[in-house]
Amino acid sequence: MYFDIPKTTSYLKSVLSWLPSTTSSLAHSTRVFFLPDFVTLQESANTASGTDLIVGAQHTHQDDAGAFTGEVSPKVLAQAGAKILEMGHAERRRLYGETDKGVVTKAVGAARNGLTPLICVGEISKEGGVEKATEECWLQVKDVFSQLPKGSPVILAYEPVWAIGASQPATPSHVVAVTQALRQKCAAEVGWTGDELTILYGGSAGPGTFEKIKEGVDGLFLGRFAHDPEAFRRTVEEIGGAKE
Ligand SMILES: O=C[C@H](O)COP(=O)(O)O
Repeated sequence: MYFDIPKTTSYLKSVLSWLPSTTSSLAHSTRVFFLPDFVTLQESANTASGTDLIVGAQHTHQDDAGAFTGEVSPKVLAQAGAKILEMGHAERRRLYGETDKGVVTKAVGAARNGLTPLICVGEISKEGGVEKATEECWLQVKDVFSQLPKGSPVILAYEPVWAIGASQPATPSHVVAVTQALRQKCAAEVGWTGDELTILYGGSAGPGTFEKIKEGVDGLFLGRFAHDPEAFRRTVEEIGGAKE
């Protein structure tokens, strides 16, 4: 909720001005997505239509329709042009009571409408190290997999709660260890591997972050440090790498 309507419009315009030349200069095929608020979602999706920018939503209800005043359904979000639905963000868990169970039903709602769930997981406290962090994250997401059709695409955004809104990201060694352990659990315990599973890191990520953690993650989930479109461009370039 950092952006208002004019800011979303101007941000999108800036991103779309560099995106085609940036993506064609990258060594690795790189997917770039943008999750605006509900009010600007449809216009953003229309503006981004025919470009490489994927648009999605920051939140969803689990059902397609019903007596849920104030909520927005995954069906409507799909009709508005969303391709990705975020769920389980630390702020929604802390401030609005979102639960692991709720995340399961939302992920199912997303998949039912042909959308990719982007599931945020992350340990609350810095204490406890890699093992405790991995366990906490796994408990937040493991039940999703048994409810989704086998092979549905899933994006996990590993965001240690203590690293969100901070001055710098979690240490590279911590991020790599936790994300590698999560990837291993996804493969060994529920059989989600390869292109079906994307793992991102979020939490004060920005230019310079990806290079240090790329052994564990496929990309980044950016907040404040991508609010400047130029910083976003630099980060996308780092993730995709320059062609030889
Ligand atoms: O939704 C974005 C993440 O929570 C990260 O936010 P941040 O990069 O501003 O810490």
